[in-house]
Amino acid sequence: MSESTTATGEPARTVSGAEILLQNVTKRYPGQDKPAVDGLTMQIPAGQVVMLVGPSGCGKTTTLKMINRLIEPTEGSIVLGGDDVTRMNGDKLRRRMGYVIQAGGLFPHQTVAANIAVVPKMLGWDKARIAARVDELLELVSLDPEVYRDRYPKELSGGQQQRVGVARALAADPPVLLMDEPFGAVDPITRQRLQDELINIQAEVQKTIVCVTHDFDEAVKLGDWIAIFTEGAHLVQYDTPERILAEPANAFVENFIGSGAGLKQLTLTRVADVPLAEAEQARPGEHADAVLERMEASGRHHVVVLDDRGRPRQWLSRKQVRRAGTLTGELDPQLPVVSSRSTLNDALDTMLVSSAGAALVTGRRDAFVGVIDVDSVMEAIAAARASTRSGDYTAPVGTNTGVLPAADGHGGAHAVTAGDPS
Ligand SMILES: Nc1ncnc2c1ncn2[C@@H]1O[C@H](COP(=O)(O)OP(=O)(O)OP(=O)(O)O)[C@@H](O)[C@H]1O
Repeated sequence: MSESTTATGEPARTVSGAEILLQNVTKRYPGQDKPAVDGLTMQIPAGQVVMLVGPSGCGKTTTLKMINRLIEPTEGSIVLGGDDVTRMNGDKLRRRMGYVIQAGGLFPHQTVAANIAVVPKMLGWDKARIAARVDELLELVSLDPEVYRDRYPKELSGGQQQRVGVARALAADPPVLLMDEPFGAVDPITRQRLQDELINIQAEVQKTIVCVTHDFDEAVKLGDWIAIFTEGAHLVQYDTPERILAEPANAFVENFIGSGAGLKQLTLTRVADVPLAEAEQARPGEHADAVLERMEASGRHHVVVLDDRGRPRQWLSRKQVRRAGTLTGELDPQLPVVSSRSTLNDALDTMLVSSAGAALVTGRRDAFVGVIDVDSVMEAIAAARASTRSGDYTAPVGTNTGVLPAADGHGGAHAVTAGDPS
C-alpha cells in the first residue's frame, strides 16, 4: 500500500508503525502431534502491510494471535520495536496493538462511542480528550459522528460495524494493527469499499499492519508483502504481490494463486495510475438545450451532472438530456462510480455493469475527477505485462530454519522461499 501512496502523488507521511520480529516461534497445542506454527522467523517491516495467506488450518490465526499474546508461543520470541513482547504484561501489550476481527467484534450493549473509547478509557484519558478522539476516528472511517456516535452496533450495517471496529483498534494510536479476516463477513461490494478505505486510512496513519485473509485477491490488493504459508506456518514465499504473481516459488504457490494470474495483475494497478478522459459537465437546474449545445460542440455523447461540491449525481446520454428538459440532479442509484484509489479490477467490474462501458472516477471528498474506460484499462494491462519486474528491492526476512540470515547485505535480499520444501 505504501507504493500506492506515491502512485497517487501524495506525499509520504511519517511512519508511526513499529517493526515486528518473530524469532524461531513455535506453537504446540496440547494433544496435537504437529506444531501449529513451526519455528517461524519473520520480519514485519515498520509501517507496512503484511498479508498472511494459506490454506485452512495452516497456522495464520495462531501466528497473528501470538503477536499480541492472545496465544502464548511455546518457544521463540517476538520483538516489537526492539522490546521482547514475550516478557511484557499481556494487557499492556494489547493496548499497543489494535485488533480487528470479522464483523468488528463490537460490544453489543455499548454505543459506538463507548466501543471506540474502550482503550483510551483504560489508559485514563479525560472525557474531553476521549470525545474528541471518538469523533476524529469516526471521521477517519467515513462515518458522520453526529449520526453514528450514539448508535448501538445492531443499528449499523455490517460494513459500518467493521468501520467502527477499525476505529476502535486505532483509538489509542497503536503502532500495530492486527486484522483477522476483517472483511470476511460483508458482501463483495462493501468489502471492496472497505478495502479502499483501509488503503486511504493507511496512507494517513502508516501503521504496521498484519492481516490474515483467505482471499488471495485481497492480499494482492492490500499487501506491501504477502506471506504464503503451508501447514505448520511454513513460509513458502514471502515477497511483494508483483513478484509472487510473476514468479511463484513453486507449484503450491502457483496453485494457490489460481488461474488468471494475468488478470490478478489488474489488482496491482490503481485507477489513479491510468490516464483518465475528460467529460462534459453540467449542473442541476440547467436547461437541456444549453447542455446539448455544449455536447454538440465538444462531440461528447454523455454529460456528467455534478452537485455544488463537484460530486457526480447523474450521467446522461444526449437522448436522456433531451428527454429531461431541465436537469434535475436527482442521484442515480445505479451510477457507475469508482474511487481513484480503486484497483483496475474493481473498476472493470463497475464498467462491465454500466451501459456506457466506462465509469466515473472520484477523488478526494468524492469529487469527480474524470472518466475511465475499457480501452485505457486494456492499455494498462498491456503496459503492466511489458514492464520488466526488476528485483531492485530488499524483501523482509522470513524462514522456518530458525536461523536469522546474517546481515551481510545478502540476508533476505530476495524473498524467502523459506523452509525449502525439499
Ligand atoms: N486451541 C486449539 N487447540 C488445539 N489445536 C488448535 C487450536 N487452535 C488451532 N488449532 C490447530 O492449529 C492449526 C492452526 O490453526 P489456525 O487457526 O492458526 O489456522 P488458520 O490458518 O488460521 O486456519 P483458518 O484459515 O481455517 O482460520 C490447525 O490444525 C488447528 O486445528
